[in-house]
Amino acid sequence: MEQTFIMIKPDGVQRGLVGEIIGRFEKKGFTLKGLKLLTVERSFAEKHYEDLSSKPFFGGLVEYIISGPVCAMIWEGKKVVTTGRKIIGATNPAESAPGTIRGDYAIDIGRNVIHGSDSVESATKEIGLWFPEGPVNWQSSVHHWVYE
Ligand SMILES: Nc1ncnc2c1ncn2[C@@H]1O[C@H](COP(=O)(O)OP(=O)(O)OP(=O)(O)O)[C@@H](O)[C@H]1O
Repeated sequence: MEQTFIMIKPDGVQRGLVGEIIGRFEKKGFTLKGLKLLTVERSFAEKHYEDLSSKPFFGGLVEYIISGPVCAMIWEGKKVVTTGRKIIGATNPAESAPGTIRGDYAIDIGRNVIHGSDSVESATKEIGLWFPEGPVNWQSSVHHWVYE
């Protein structure tokens, strides 16, 4: 089954949105396969966002990500990568639809609360970086009530 990497950024943790965000993924039917609260080193944040290193906002983005604890998660389910991005909403909260996490809880692009992998390939890479120990191995007992 497909997996994605979801991270509640420091603003989401500080603003008390962890429970709300986990609830949205749980209620959709996705399965939590990894969860940790941690503050990352600068070099780790730079590695996570290495594809954006040439962008003018890269320095500010790294400062933002290391400014406090983040909640790192692995979520599993059918099409969880693309559906996860839909639940999160557009990168710029000014363009995120109401009902999405960023549409409901964010205003500025540089404080957009949450990250989600943008492809199955980046999900594999990001899960490997954030969870070198791998996902927790368990099966949800409601699987047959979510999938036909
Ligand atoms: N113009 C910008 N100014 C400030 N920060 C930005 C800007 N563009 C992107 N960012 C920050 O960099 C992050 C990564 O940008 P990217 O283009 O990969 O968007 P994304 O894939 O929607 O976001 P994420 O990778 O966090 O899920 C954004 O979520 C946002 O926090």
